[in-house]
Amino acid sequence: MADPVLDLRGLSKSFGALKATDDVSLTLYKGEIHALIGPNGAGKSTLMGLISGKTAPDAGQVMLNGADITTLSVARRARAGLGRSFQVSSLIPDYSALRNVMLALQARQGHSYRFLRPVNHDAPLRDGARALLARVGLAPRASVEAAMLSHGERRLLEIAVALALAPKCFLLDEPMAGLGAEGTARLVTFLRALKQEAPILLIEHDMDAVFQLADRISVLVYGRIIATGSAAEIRANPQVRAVYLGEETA
Ligand SMILES: Nc1ncnc2c1ncn2[C@@H]1O[C@H](COP(=O)(O)OP(=O)(O)OP(=O)(O)O)[C@@H](O)[C@H]1O
Repeated sequence: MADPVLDLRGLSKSFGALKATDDVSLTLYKGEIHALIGPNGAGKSTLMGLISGKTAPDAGQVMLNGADITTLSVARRARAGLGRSFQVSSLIPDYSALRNVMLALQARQGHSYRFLRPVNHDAPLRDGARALLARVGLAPRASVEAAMLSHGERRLLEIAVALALAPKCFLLDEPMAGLGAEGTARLVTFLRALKQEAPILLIEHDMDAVFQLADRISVLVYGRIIATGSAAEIRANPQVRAVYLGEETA
């Protein structure tokens, strides 16, 4: 098997006596969606923070395409190829959808965000941004301010912004949150296509979406991964049923 794109090795993080992340190892391979599920407080957000660089681990490593990125800043990780979308929006609300994507493209090319008039006159940048908007299905909404887009459209725009940085993998933190049935269905279809471009580590509370999408699922409980497997394996795992799925249906 090829080497993993993202390789988490023995990550640990404590807050006082609480082990929020306890020796977590997890791999993400090319072409796959690996979902991370677990009850509230299991440590999903903490683990996401360790991967994205928001939080420094007490122990362990984050490897991206074989390179150790554990000590890189959030920005440098993004430039190294870690694509992210968060529960909290990273969009500039009073800029159009097109301009948000153009800025991201410019950041990739120019290594920093520059709020310049010439951006608007840069035809290749504009064409590139239009192509990305078309990919996520937002071409007709290119000139609409981010703040005026629907919640679902903003989620798609965030993915277009992440795509602009040509990531090696995606970390998606609850992308379905707040989407209705229709928005979720559209995003499920889109993520199935997106994983071919870059594999996705998906944290998601919507179990239907997880079981539809995930090639593999890892279950986190009290900071530890208690099982990793296919959707069928996870559904059938008695330990998972007891501590997690049982609780969900209770
Ligand atoms: N900065 C912090 N200081 C102290 N304790 C923290 C901190 N961040 C998280 N925790 C604790 O670590 C544990 C894991 O929290 P975390 O937010 O990572 O879980 P989660 O799985 O993301 O939960 P949820 O699904 O509710 O968002 C919780 O007990 C939480 O109270």
